[in-house]
Amino acid sequence: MALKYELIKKDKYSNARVGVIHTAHGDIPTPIFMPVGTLGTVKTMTPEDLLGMGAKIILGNTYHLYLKPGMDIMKKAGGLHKFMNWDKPILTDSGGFQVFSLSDNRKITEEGVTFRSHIDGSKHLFTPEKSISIQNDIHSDIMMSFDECVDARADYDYVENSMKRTLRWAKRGLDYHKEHSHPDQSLFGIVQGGMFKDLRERSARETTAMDFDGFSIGGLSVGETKEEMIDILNFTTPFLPKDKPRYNMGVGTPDYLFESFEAGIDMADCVLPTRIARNGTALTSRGRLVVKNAAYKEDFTSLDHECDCYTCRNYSRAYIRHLMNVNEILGARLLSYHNLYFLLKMCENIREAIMEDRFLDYKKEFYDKYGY
Ligand SMILES: CNc1nc2c(CCc3ccc(C(F)(F)F)cc3)c3[nH]c(N)nc(=O)c3cc2[nH]1
Ligand SMILES: [Zn+2]
Repeated sequence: MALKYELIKKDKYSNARVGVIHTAHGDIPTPIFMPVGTLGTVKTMTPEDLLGMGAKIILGNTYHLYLKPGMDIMKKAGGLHKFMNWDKPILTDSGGFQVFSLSDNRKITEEGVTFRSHIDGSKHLFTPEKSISIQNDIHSDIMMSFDECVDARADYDYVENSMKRTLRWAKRGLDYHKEHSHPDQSLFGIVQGGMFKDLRERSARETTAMDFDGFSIGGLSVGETKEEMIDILNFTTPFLPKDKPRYNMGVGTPDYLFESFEAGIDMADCVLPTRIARNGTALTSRGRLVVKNAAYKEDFTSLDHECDCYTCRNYSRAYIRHLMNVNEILGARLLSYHNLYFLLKMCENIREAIMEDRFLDYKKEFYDKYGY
């Protein structure tokens, strides 16, 4: 069956809420952070690592997997779960966002988006139907509607026309989904509308009028200011039905996660923790720590003195700094593990705080220590 969202408890003093998303590949406690597994792997992490750190769902990348290894191999493998040996939920994006952030000379028409592969320059066309079909082949548990994510600085006319086309694409994708998807697969609609509240309201009302299994807020974390993100987030979220999951796409840093969950968002994703790990930066309860700094040359304490993860229980800042300085892959792996664990643990603490009506207290305590 398609997913079922179960609301457990709303925080007394904010819109933050605890719930469970029941899927064919297992239950997802919310609020939850979802590690990004672009190329069929959360970089440097095995599925056992992901289970050990408390990951409940990971993201797969439709655009990338379509180009490599391609859907022929994906189908022969029996889908992404089998291919990558991850038997818990997988959420996939619809590919449009990745086409715009990665490929060359893409062109938008009513039919869809034509683009050239960033790998070999070959020509391709993504349509709403094609996007669902690829997500079907991946065996995605939670699929995204094919949309256009507009730049934060796009003008009103462009955003209005794009938003209306995204609604037409959403309808086409939903019709194709009802006809072709496996009953265990779910589909989310995506609300667009840029930085314009009237367009956000129209997009939200018309998207939620369609019977999607959940709803994403798109078009954020694309260069707007933090104030704009929070303003659009808090304006848009109330239009989303309370009895279905809400996903704020591309979020984020700890503060963006707190702001999203405070607004009533249930799900968030971001490449941040693994990306900054590969650059030698750790997220800690006292803020970011650039472990490559000379200051840590003889610091034999753990990355985060309050963290009980595998990395923090077994390795020192000095050792991880050394690994990064000699470009040893283990450095990126130990930092990735810790950064993902840090955000997943933060979400677990947030869920506990909501259960005790002290979400805002926990947010303040976290912000004060982190240095926000
Ligand atoms: C970083 N900011 C941001 N990311 C955004 C994303 C991508 C989310 C995503 C999903 C899957 C992966 C994968 F690597 F795991 F595959 C990686 C990233 C958006 N996606 C869609 N469809 N509409 C949007 O309007 C939108 C806005 C977004 N702002
Ligand atoms: Zn740690």
